[in-house]
Amino acid sequence: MNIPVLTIDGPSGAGKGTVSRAVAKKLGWHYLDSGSIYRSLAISALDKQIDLQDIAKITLLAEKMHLAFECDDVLIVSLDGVNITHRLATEETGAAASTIAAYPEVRAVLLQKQKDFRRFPGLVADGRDMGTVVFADAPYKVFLTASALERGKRRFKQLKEKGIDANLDKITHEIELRDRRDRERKAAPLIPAVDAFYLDSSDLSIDEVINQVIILTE
Ligand SMILES: Nc1ncnc2c1ncn2[C@@H]1O[C@H](COP(=O)(O)OP(=O)(O)O)[C@@H](O)[C@H]1O
Ligand SMILES: Nc1ccn([C@@H]2O[C@H](COP(=O)(O)OP(=O)(O)O)[C@@H](O)[C@H]2O)c(=O)n1
Repeated sequence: MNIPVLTIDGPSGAGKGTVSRAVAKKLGWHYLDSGSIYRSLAISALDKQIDLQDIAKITLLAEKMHLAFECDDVLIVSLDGVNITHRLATEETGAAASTIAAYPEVRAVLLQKQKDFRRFPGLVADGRDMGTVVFADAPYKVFLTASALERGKRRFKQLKEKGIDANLDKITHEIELRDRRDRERKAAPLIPAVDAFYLDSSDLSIDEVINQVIILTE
């Protein structure tokens, strides 16, 4: 397939979404926020009071759920016809997403849904396994990270700005737990692709990161 893909993987709060959206806009490419697919499935399971350990039921839910994305400056996500955008960002949703994302059966169902985002003229894909699994053949790959403390501070500020109640120590602890689960799982763990450009954004501004990523695609 000749449609180019730029993958941006990394831990929570590294800046993947912010950088991916900006780079996609600059390049005029499509954007896939793969985490929002796992988050939407988690919301659906929580709403239906399905036990998050019940792999068969969660897998069936993944098969049946209908997601629609609209992306301009912000991403709007509808789940089975209902706008759930305002519910995606919470750490409760992130933690539930990370629990169900560990199931290979669930990942298998969601694989094609993600591949379908690869459309002309190109795609920027953000997640954990974009460069290692879903778009392993991508010509451009970035592993974006930052120190846990910096990522905690960023997420804390972001949640506050969205009017979501947050506590810095709790948020930092929760994202560390989630990252550990994402790194240690057997199915598509969070690891840099061997051919990824490793970028630590702890001491970089958003614009500096965007510029470094854009250069890769030139
Ligand atoms: N290099 C950076 N310096 C400072 N803040 C950043 C940087 N990159 C991202 N941010 C901020 O950190 C928060 C988390 O970024 P986000 O893109 O949602 O991360 P991720 O998608 O990796 O979880 C956002 O509020 C974003 O504006
Ligand atoms: N490609 C992906 C994307 C997300 N995920 C899971 O979904 C969770 C939420 O992803 P996200 O990208 O929305 O999370 P943040 O980086 O925004 O905190 C992650 O903690 C992963 O467990 C995944 O397993 N694979």
